[in-house]
Formats: sequence, structure tokens, C-alpha cells
Amino acid sequence: MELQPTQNKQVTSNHEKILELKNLTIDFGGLRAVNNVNLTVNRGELRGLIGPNGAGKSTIFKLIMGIHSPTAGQVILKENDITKTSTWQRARLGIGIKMQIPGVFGELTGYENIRIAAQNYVVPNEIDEEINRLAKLVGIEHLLEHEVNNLSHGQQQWLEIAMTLSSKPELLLLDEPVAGMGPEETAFTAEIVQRLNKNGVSIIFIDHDMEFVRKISERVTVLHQGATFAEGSIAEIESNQEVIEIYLGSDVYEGA
Ligand SMILES: Nc1ncnc2c1ncn2[C@@H]1O[C@H](COP(=O)(O)OP(=O)(O)OP(=O)(O)O)[C@@H](O)[C@H]1O
Repeated sequence: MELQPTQNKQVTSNHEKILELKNLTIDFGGLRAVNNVNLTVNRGELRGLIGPNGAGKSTIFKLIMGIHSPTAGQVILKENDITKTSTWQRARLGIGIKMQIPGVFGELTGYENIRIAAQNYVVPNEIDEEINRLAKLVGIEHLLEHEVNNLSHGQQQWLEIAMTLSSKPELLLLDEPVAGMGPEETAFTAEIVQRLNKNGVSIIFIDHDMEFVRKISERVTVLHQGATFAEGSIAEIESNQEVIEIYLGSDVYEGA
């Protein structure tokens, strides 16, 4: 799907499911890292995924992207079972992921980094235009000529978001997009995420920064010990006594 016109979210969401996880389970040896998770995300949603360290959040992202194969259960994308589909094909089908660990090349410029990602998806004579489009989409046109080693942590994260967008994902997975950022970088990241979502990209993000989660989430899913623990609006989640006990009332999430 093109990321161009701003779409009316009432129309795009309309309860059309973009992703369904059905009884999803994965064991690592004796450890059940994800335990019978059922999760539905509608098209156009901006969904937060929160929970204590080790709850299984990143593992769920890797199961959605096909980096791990589940022990049991299914991953359904736009009504199609993609449980056995390769990671590469899932990218072609519309899933993009920005992992926690940065994947940029420090000795290259911003432009060259985006070029590496974009060349998988456009023909050579369109690449310049595409790199500029992606940089503009994220708001980092001014960083294109800089060597990445000279960019701040936040700027490198934004660059990586631009690289992830080269596959034109309909469903974007962001693993801790504001980890290690100060307030200004966090605020700009919130703007980026909201802008992409308004442009029609469905987004699931993981974060421990509750101010960020509160600012951008419409709906939040809480994971605990590999299982879905609670789901609701941010107001419902923040006033849920059990969620406060297992996560929000502890120091675990602050600056984690
Ligand atoms: N490849 C792996 N092999 C073995 N165990 C793993 C593997 N990946 C994750 N785990 C374990 O699975 C559990 C869930 O890990 P996961 O990284 O998904 O948690 P998380 O909720 O993302 O945590 P955090 O908030 O700290 O990033 C943890 O106990 C972790 O040690």
C-alpha cells in the first residue's frame, strides 16, 4: 500500500483485521516464552504492547515477522495464514519491523543507508526519488548527507525507521522506539509514529516509557509471563489494579 494520501481512519479501521495471533506459543528449551497468545489488531490501529522485562514482547514481534517459528498456533495477516511464510515474503506481504538493536551502517551516510534498504524495492532510476520520499516521510531530509557515526542515537533510530519504510509496510512493528532517547527526541519520535499511522500504516509498538505510551496509544495490550494479561484503553490499563501490581506500580518500566 502506498503511504501517500492521508486516509480517513474511520474508513480504514472499520474493524478490518490486519493481524491475528491465534493460540501462539513458543518454547525455548524448557522455557515457554510465549504462551497461548490471542491478539487481534485492526487496520489503522496504533497499538501499544507493554509488560515487565522478559514478558515475551520482543519474541512476539519475532514470531509475527517469522524470525522465530512458533511451537504452536498461527499468525494471520489480512486473513491469510502466514505461519509458515518466510521472513522475506512477510516483508513483501506488508510487515515491517524495527528491532531494538540498531541496524544502521556507521561509516556510511544517511542517504547510503536508506539506499541499501530501498534498492530491494525500487528500480535504480527511481532510487533517488525514493530515498528522498522516505527521508521526508520521517522528517530527516537534513540528515541524509551526514555520516551515521556522527548522528545522535535518536537520529539513528529515525534513519532506521525510514529504512524499514522502504518495503512500504502496511503493518509496522517498532520495538522500543524511544529507548535511550531524551524528551525532545522522544517527542519527535511520537510525531513520526502518529504521522505514519495517520497516513494509513497500522502500528504495534513495544515500550517501557509510559509517557510515550500514554501519548500515542489508542489501545494497549499487557503481556505477563508470556501470556496476554490485560487489554484496553490507556485509561483502563493505568487504572487496572492487577496491571499496577505486576508492572506499573513497580520501578521496572522506568528507564528500563
Ligand atoms: N532466542 C532465545 N532463546 C532462549 N530464550 C529466549 C530467546 N529469546 C528470548 N528468550 C527468553 O524468552 C523470554 C521472553 O523474552 P523477550 O525478549 O521476548 O521479553 P520482552 O518482554 O521483550 O523483555 P524486555 O522488555 O526486557 O525486552 C525471556 O525469558 C528471554 O530470556
